[in-house]
Formats: sequence, structure tokens, C-alpha cells
Amino acid sequence: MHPPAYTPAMTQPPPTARHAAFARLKALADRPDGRRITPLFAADPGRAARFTAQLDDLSLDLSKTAIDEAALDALFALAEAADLDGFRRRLFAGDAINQTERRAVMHMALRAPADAGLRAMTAHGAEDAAAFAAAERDRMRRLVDSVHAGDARGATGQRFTDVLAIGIGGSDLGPRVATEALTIGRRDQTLNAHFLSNVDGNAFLEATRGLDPARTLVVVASKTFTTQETSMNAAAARAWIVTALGETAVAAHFAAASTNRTAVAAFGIEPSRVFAFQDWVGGRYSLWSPVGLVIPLAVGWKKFQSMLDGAWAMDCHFRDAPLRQNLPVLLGLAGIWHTNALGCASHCILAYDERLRRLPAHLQQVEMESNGKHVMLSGEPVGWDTCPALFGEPGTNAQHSFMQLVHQGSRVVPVDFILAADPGPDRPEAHRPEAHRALAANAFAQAEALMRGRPEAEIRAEMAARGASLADIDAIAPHRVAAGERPSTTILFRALDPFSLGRLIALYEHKVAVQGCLWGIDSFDQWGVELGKQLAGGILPELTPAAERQGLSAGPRREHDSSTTALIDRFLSLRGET
Ligand SMILES: O=P(O)(O)OC[C@H]1O[C@H](O)[C@H](O)[C@@H](O)[C@@H]1O
Repeated sequence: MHPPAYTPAMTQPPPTARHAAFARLKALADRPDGRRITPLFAADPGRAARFTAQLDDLSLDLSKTAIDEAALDALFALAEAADLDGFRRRLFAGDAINQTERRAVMHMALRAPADAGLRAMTAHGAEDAAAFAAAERDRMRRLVDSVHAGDARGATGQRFTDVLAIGIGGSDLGPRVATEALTIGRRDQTLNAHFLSNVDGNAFLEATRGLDPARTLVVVASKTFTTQETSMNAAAARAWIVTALGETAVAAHFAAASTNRTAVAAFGIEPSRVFAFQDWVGGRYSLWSPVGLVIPLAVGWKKFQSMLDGAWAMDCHFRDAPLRQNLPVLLGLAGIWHTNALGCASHCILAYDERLRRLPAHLQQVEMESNGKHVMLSGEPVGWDTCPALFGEPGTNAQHSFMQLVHQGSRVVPVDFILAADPGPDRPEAHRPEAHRALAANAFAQAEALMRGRPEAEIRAEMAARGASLADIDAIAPHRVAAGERPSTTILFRALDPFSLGRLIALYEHKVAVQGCLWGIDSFDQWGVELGKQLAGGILPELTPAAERQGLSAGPRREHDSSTTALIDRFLSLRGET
């Protein structure tokens, strides 16, 4: 892919001031108590309030970190050195801030009102991004409404009961986390949603298990419409429909979302069922675009719109709130503190909510694909660490698997706790209130335990009180010690509804942009993903018998290292295909 040459010259504050700001952060962490949290609470009874920021019912508590006033000042000095304020303005002005791809970053326009006036730089000049998105949204809505009303039906005249969403990466994770968040535990979905991403026959079998082709609408989502996995899965789904219902059924059973109309047309999807978005939407930020079509199909248009409204509320907050009260900025700065002052290499996301069980997977792409970078915009190597490795599971499940390491492992892993106070006010009968209280108790307890730890003296006293021998106490007590002073942030809001879901995901999207700006990298490209794709394309013909190779674009055969060659030979021999 060659970026068009229409972007202005790259501008970025020189790294010198940034170097000094990062050095200052390290120096603050290296103060005698610079990594400790409990003394900050002891010294300041108002700490929790002082270090909690709020947007309506959503609060972000940063107090259980070692960030004090001096550290906060240093973090804002870094933000100034990186011109975060200017970055935020350029982002919302639709400048080509994705500099290596010469693209604007304007996913906010997907959730803005049509007349919000959000413009995005394109190869043909600035376009009204919000108006473009709104027009496409209207088309989507018409399809969704006609499917729900039973006007749009399958080829045999039956109503659609199921939707099979095919896509991978950003064309899968975002729509999947949102659909799951709004359907788990409920029985009021309008269509049952199924997802197919991996290029694996087992995944196809699993996703279509029990589905009736005559009642299934297939939505193919791919920004580029060239992704191997999605092309192969879409072809398999097409064959599945055609075998059951005939070639003419394709028009009624397929819809697509893409920026590549030509490729979609070549695949044979009816143009009125193709929904467009523009290159100012990155794949991992595309769930709000037609890529997210499965969401309103599954939960209804009203909820989808409410999710967009929630995200737009966060956009406006990020755009307008002063930096010191700005939630994405503060969440981003907390991460910078942990990565660059304390040297943490990983980050844990614990949503105490089963409905958010796929959130860590989505955030892995949003954060790690965005900020897993090693050079600055200028092409110079960064002089500091960038994105940590992210992982997570729903609480409380995580407590029974990897939290041991977070409590007592040799490295510090900062945690984000995410929790809704109310399990679902619209249908209290569906929730056992005591279960939700147990979830919340565990979330608060984990955060407290990480910070307080358990000193040896307390353990020894407790063991002695229970009558343990001195030898036993000496042998066991050290293993039970938890040093504490382990940081976490807590995100708490009233209820997980479509609005708060949109707001939460947008919070993390903007957090990532903030961090990318501070690290001086391009958060919106993903060149690192390319090499593996190219090499896989080259290897596939080598794994394919000559008779089936037709149609595979072989490309020039590469010399492999001896390990890869031996593995390919062994793979073929194990299959009896040498
Ligand atoms: O939507 P598509 O063009 O099919 O791309 C799907 C995914 O594939 C790539 O490998 C990128 O790294 C992702 O950012 C993208 O979301």
C-alpha cells in the first residue's frame, strides 16, 4: 500500500523536552517512597476524592496508584512537551494525524450527529465525515428495520432468525464485544448473532452449527476486503448458502461492510446491501461503522444508536474537558506512569461483568496494535518504552487463575478494575442481587488487597493465634507475605447499558490516542502485521498440492531458513503429501 502524497510535512515537537519529562518521571519513581501507595493515603485523607475524576455517573479512581501531586505535574509536563493539546485539536480537525498512511483519524464522526461538522482530510480534500457517516447509517437502519419487520426475508420467503458475522481483527472483535455485552443474560435479541473469524474449518463448523441457511443473513465485514481469512470464510459461507438454496439466494442472504466497493462487487454482493465507510476509520475503531452492522441486527437499532450516543458523549468530553479533568487523558497518564516511571511491561484488564468477557480481547487490539510501535513519527527510534502487553479475563474468574502472579509475582502488573453498580435496572428480575454484590465485593477487595498486601508480622501473629508451631510459622509465613503497594485504577458506573458501553469503549480508544501522542508514535498504522501476512501468502502454495494450486497467487518463492523448511517438509510428510 502506498500512501497518497497529499499530507503536510510531519510535525512533532522535538524529543528533547520529552526526554527530560520521561527522566523526571523515573526520578520521581526512584524517590525513597516513590513507588509506594499506602503512605499517600496516610498523608492525605482527601486522596480518594482528589484523585477521582468523573463524567456523569462514570468515575475513574486513580488514587490506588503511586501518583502524587508531583508525579501528576510531571505527567502534565510530559503532555505539554508532546503538545497533547495541539494533538487533540488536530485529531478533531480531521488532519492526517495517521501520518504513515496519510490518513485522518475520524471514527468519532461515526457516532456524531450528522450536523456535527466533523471534517476529515482525504485524498480529494476535506470531506464532511459526520454527514457521510450519517447517510450510511440511514441506509443501515433501513436494512435493519426491514429485516426486523420481516420485509427483507431469505430466498425461501422465511424470516431471518440468525445473523452470521464474518470478519477478523477490528472487523470482529469490536462488534463481538458489543453484541455480547448487550445480549448476554438477555432473551430479547432480535436476531441471534454468530461470529466467524478464524480461518479454520472447525471455526466455520462451530459458527454454523444448528443454523438454517434459509433463515440466516450473512454479514461480511472487511475494511480492505482482501483479508485472507475473511475472503476464505466468506467464500465458504457463500458455498453453504448456494448448496442449500441455489445461486440466486446470494442476493437475499448477504450484506457487506467495506471501504473497497470494487472487491465487494467482485464477490457478488448486491450493491444495495453494501455499506461503505472511509479510510479515516481504522479497523480497530470500526465497530461504530457499518462493520458493526451485526450489532443493531442483534439488539435493535435503538440500542445501537444509544451506544453511539455514549461514545459521542465521551468524544465531546475528551475534546472539550480541560486536560486535568479529562478521563481519557488521566487514564492514559496513569498508564504512562506505570510503563515509563515504574517500568511495568504488562497491564491487566479486569471487568467484573460477564457481559464484558471479550473486552480484554478487543482492548488488546485497540491498545497493542495501536501503540506497539518502536519508532517516532520522524522514523527515529523511541527513547522510551511504549505499549505494555495487555491481558485480562472477567472477574472473578481471573482471581482463580492468574491473579496469584499479580498479587505475589516478581513483577508489578497494574490493573484496571471495571464495574457497574447496578446489574441491569431495566429488568431486575433477571439478576440475583446477591450475585452482583458478590462480584462488587470481590472487585473492591482485590484492589484493596493489591495495595495493602499482607505483612509478615500480621501473618505470624495470626498463625501463632491459631496455635501453629514456631517452625511452621518460620517455614510458611514468607510464602504468605504479599508486599502490597501494587497499583490499580477503578472505573465504576451506574449500569452496563448501550450508552455506558459506548462511553467505556470510547474512553479506552482516546486513552490510546493520548498515550500514542505522549510516546510520539503513530497509533493508527499497523505495518508490523504486514510481514507475517506476506510470508504466509508465499508459503501457502508450498503447502498446497500442485493440482489444487490454481488460483493461488504464488508470488516469488522465498528461501526459508532451515527450521522453516524442515517444518514445512515435516508438515507435508505428516499429512502424507510429500
Ligand atoms: O477489516 P479487514 O481489512 O479485513 O482487516 C482485518 C484486520 O486485519 C489486519 O491484519 C489488521 O492488522 C487489523 O487492523 C484489521 O482489523
